[in-house]
Amino acid sequence: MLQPEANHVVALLEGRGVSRETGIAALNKDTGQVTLVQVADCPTYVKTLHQMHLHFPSVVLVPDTFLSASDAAFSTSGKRPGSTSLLVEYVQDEFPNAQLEPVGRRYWNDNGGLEFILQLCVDDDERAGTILAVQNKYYALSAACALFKYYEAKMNTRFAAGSLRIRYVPVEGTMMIDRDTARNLELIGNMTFKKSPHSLFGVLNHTYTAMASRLLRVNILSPITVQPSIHARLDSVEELINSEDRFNYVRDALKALNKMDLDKLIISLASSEARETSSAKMASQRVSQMLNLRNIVAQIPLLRTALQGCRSQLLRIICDMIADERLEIIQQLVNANLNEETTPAKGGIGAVNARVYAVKANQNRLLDVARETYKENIGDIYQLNRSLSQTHDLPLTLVYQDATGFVFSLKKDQLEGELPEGFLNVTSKKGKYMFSCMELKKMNARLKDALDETLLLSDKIIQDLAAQIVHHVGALYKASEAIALVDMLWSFAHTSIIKNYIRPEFTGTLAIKSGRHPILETVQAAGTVVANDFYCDASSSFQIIQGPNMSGKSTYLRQIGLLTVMAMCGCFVPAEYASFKIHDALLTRLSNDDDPEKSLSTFANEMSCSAMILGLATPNSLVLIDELGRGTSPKEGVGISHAIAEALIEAKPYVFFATHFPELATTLSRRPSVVNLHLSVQRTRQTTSNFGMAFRYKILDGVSDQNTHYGLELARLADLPPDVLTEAKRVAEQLSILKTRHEEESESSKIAMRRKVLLKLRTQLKQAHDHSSLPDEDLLNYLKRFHTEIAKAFIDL
Ligand SMILES: Nc1ncnc2c1ncn2[C@@H]1O[C@H](COP(=O)(O)OP(=O)(O)OP(=O)(O)O)[C@@H](O)[C@H]1O
Repeated sequence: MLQPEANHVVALLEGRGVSRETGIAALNKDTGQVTLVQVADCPTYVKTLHQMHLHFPSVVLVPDTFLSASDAAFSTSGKRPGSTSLLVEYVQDEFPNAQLEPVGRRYWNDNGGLEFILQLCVDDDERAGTILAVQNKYYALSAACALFKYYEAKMNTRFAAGSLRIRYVPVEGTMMIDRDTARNLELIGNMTFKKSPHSLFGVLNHTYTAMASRLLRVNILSPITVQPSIHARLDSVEELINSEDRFNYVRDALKALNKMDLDKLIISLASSEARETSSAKMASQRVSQMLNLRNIVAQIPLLRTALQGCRSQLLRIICDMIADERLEIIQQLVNANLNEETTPAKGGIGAVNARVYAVKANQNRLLDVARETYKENIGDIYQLNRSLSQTHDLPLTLVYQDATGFVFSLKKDQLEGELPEGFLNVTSKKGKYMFSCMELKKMNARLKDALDETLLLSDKIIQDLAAQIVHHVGALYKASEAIALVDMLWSFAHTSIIKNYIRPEFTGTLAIKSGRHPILETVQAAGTVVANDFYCDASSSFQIIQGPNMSGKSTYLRQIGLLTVMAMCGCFVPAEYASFKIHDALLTRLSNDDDPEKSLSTFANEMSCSAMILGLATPNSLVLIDELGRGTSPKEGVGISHAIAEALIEAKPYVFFATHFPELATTLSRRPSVVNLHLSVQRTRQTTSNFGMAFRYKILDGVSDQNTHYGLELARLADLPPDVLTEAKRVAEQLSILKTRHEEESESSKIAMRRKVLLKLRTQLKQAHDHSSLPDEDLLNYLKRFHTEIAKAFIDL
């Protein structure tokens, strides 16, 4: 999976009791967002690691007592520190590039954490909620205390009061997806090609702003589980899809904010570290940032207008969030100090001039004088260019380079012979010569002095302006959140339109008609992806999927996971109809590594992964298991797979279980909630490439034709002697016949079938009661039809 940028400092505290509670305080260094989490975890710490993946760390702070004494001074020694905590060891394995920093145990203090939060949390609508939620979270508060102490002591940074967006994230509000699942489902990155855009993120990401692309990533890795919130998002996406004008207005408003990162700008305003030290380079950065901020604030009204009069509640809330009157105050403050004409330019002398003339004239006399000097220096350089052009009869032009200042430029075909004497540092680039001369170098040095002076003098005014803006930083954070959300929703709408997605429902039953794999659809030629149906409810919660190699089992499984993630993010899905259940966790064992040499480690992995799944699965989880028990002998493989399947059937999550072991279909089919499915394959005339089989990739009910011995088909290709093949076929067929007869005659199998019918009856009635929106008459007809169907099933048995 593509590694996200490691841009968080994460403080991590673990309770030493049986309950395994962990607290996390994570600060995004780029955006200033602080996230607090407290989790009751299982022995593998999978939930804590999941949270850390969402806040990918460059630095991990742990109590010094978690590290063995001999390694107390490890951070300078560069060697991996020894740890007394299992969690710290897991973190080291999972994030080998993150720097582990010990923080004195006394700084992990819940009261201290709360004080920091009260002081630093921005005064916005969510402040009260955050404080209320975090008040009794000992571990999260203690981690927050360590985090801010570390910033003060080690990073020498103090944040302005009320300047940070601090949020407590309840883990119950999101679906748990562990790292391997995210990788195997290609949620964020492509497994084969790192740079490939073929991932769910790649499919859905048409966002314009950096904030929205971050929000999308977090949502895909931890989709929301609060049904009203998902519905609110779906309503908004639907409105954008149905109203072409609205869709276009919002797109135009977002386009104006293309590649902007409001969060980054806010944190650079709010952090005082930068303000204490001033260099021309930093001054230059701050001036550019202020110009960018002005640009964003100036564009917000466009987005507000685009959203005015929306019907869906969420879009109306977003519109209100960016209608905050403090944004106008910020705009007035900026306009009072910055030149209206200067716009940030991309590079070259245009960008330098934008910074030099960013601040309005007559604010500081010294600044005005410094600007005059700068202007004169520029004039001198252009004069030198003209005179040298005349002297040497060459059409010299000037190019500004950030590192060196001005250089001369001349197209190669405009020079006959050598460059005249006196020109230095000749380089050639894109058909042009670039060079300088002593006089130009001296002038560049003078220009740089004048430039630095203007920037430092401007910086004073910019910093005063920033200090005033920080008072209203809550409005900026709110606007940033709102822009990110509408940008993400617009991106969902855009993808849904171009890819013909439909709005999903949430009924508690997983029912998908003609669902398509969203990534395969992007990779494969149009029209080649076979759509499939899914149906899973309490009466069919355990689904066994069989089929030969390459028949599409893994794709089918992955598709369920991907569509569920999309729907729970509030996005439309590729299908003709789709209904989902809200899941608390997506737990998978999906293999991508079929290397037999690794079979032992594969098997060990399989077992620890299965233990993790069994430990976490609840009736609300979604479990996808592909090819369990491959790394051991067939007998053991069947035994282990059966036992794990039994445990999962008891735990009652929705399970899709792809297997090569046909025995499982028999051993498990007595359980009422077990359903057998298979991927269809058709015999064809054999060629060198098709092994005599044509894959249909279509899911069908029941086990596959027992008399189709695909292994034998393959063996025939391996040139086994004909009599061996004939005997193998005879034995295999005989065994199949015996097995079928035994199953049909068995009384217990009849009881099992009756149980299945009863469970189906109960589930369908409950479903109709809870979710039917049919008018009374239609519902009555449906129930009559259903009654006949069930009665017939009983007679047949
Ligand atoms: N629904 C589909 N539509 C079109 N092509 C598909 C579909 N499902 C699978 N395929 C194609 O078949 C290939 C093999 O599919 P997949 O890996 O899912 O098979 P499998 O049964 O899991 O194989 P194995 O048992 O060897 O792991 C995929 O790479 C894809 O190109």
